[in-house]
Amino acid sequence: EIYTSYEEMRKLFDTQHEVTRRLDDYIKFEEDRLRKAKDVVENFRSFSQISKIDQENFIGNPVNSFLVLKLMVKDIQRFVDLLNTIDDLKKMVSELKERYNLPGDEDYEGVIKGMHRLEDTYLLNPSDIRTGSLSMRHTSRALNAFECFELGRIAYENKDYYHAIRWMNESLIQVELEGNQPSIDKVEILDYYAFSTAKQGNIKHAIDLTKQIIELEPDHERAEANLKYFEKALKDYKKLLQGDNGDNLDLSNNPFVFKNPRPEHVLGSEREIYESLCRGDYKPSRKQKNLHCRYISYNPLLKIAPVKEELVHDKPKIWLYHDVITEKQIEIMKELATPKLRRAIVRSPVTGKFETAEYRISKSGWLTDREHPSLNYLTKLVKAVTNLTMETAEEWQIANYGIGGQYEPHFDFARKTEPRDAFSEAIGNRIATWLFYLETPEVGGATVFPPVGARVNPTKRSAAFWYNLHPSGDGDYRTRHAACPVLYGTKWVSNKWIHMVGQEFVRPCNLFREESPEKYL
Ligand SMILES: O=C(O)CCC(=O)C(=O)O
Ligand SMILES: [Fe+2]
Repeated sequence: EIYTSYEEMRKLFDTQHEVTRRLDDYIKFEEDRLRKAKDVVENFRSFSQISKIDQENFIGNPVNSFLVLKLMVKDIQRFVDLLNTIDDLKKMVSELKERYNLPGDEDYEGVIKGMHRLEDTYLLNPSDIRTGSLSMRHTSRALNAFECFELGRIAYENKDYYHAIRWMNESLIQVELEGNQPSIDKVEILDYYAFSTAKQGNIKHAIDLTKQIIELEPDHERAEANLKYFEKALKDYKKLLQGDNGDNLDLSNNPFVFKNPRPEHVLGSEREIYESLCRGDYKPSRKQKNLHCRYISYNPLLKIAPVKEELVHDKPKIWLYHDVITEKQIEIMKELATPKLRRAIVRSPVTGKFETAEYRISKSGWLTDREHPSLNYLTKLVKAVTNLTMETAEEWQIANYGIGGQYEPHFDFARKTEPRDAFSEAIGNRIATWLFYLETPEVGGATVFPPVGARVNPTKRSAAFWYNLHPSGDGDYRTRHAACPVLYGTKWVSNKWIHMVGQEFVRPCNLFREESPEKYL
């Protein structure tokens, strides 16, 4: 999803500015044509007025006969041509889409799903989003009923009735406030709302909503049939109640009691732990031991500037190194990873005018040490701190997360069940992960480890480090981790996956330093 990247989003805001200008230009172009079309009508009017003054003599003049035919044939054609602008409009829009690589329906859907994830993860209230009172610092305007409806409709289209209900409800509240100029037809909201609530088992609620539809639109095409269907379902349930001693009845499915469960949200599930870790309100049951902070300087490179090491989790060990990358090095990394801008002068197929267009030459988020001396230096630093070799792969992967941007729980190592080529034989499995934080997200964006309840707060200039494999080479399943969605601000990270091959030449006691995870197995 492109639009979870802050950088892409920033570009889109710039583009939106530009698109506004283009649409404005197009309106001027249309106004000009409309003015010409009005002139045609003016000609018609003045000709008919003159012809009425002395009709007989007027008609007898062959020039006037020519003129009336010219009006009726040529000028009418001109009138049609002037107003038949749909092709130009389509051309203008498709040119805009192409030139600026404008987002499409999938992107729109992606952003909405991102908002739903934020709601879930950070327990946001849809009504705070609707009224624009989510944040004091990052202001947004209130949403209208149509916008709330859209947030629900996309959920509905994806059979996510949980979010559909939440947003149709907001839309309904909002549409009442909009009086007699609503941004969407109330019946349409009720239609989606009734279906979604019925899907969640709220038959009584669905009946109430459907009755409202019938009241507003007595000949609505589906409402009557739906109402009958719901009423029958309710009657069946009542019958079941009477004939039952209570043993067989699933009361959690009572159609009279409103409920809106989140489908995938099972108590104690990874999802639940992940989300509560992201919020920072997860309490691991086990006490952490020997968590420490210290300066390390066991390598000549580190002698000059000892590194502040913090052990943030003990089993498995997760370290956080503070102030290990400079602002300058961060700027270089971001710069290297950001697509370059190119300018070109092109002619608009619609207006025929020459204009400057900007293109971005995209560059993947993968960088190698050869691209800049700073990257090479940072690789040396990682080697010095971890005592691991890095002959085989010197790639840095740089990622930029924007609003809702996240990385679902995953392992950094390849599992035995995965295809053999998950990691090339030449470099081996990913023994360890080094993760630089290049930006502090304002809210959200933590790195969390659901199996062990660990959480690392991303702080600019620091780096997290952990082993993904046991000394045996088997994957350590406790290292399953995720990047929490960013609620406010932006998150930049740069990671280096350290591979197996090459490590056998490192002294075994050095391989896992003095804190070999072996001790804890
Ligand atoms: O961004 C993060 O916090 C984690 C990133 C990550 O897990 C990865 O890139 O493998
Ligand atoms: Fe990862």
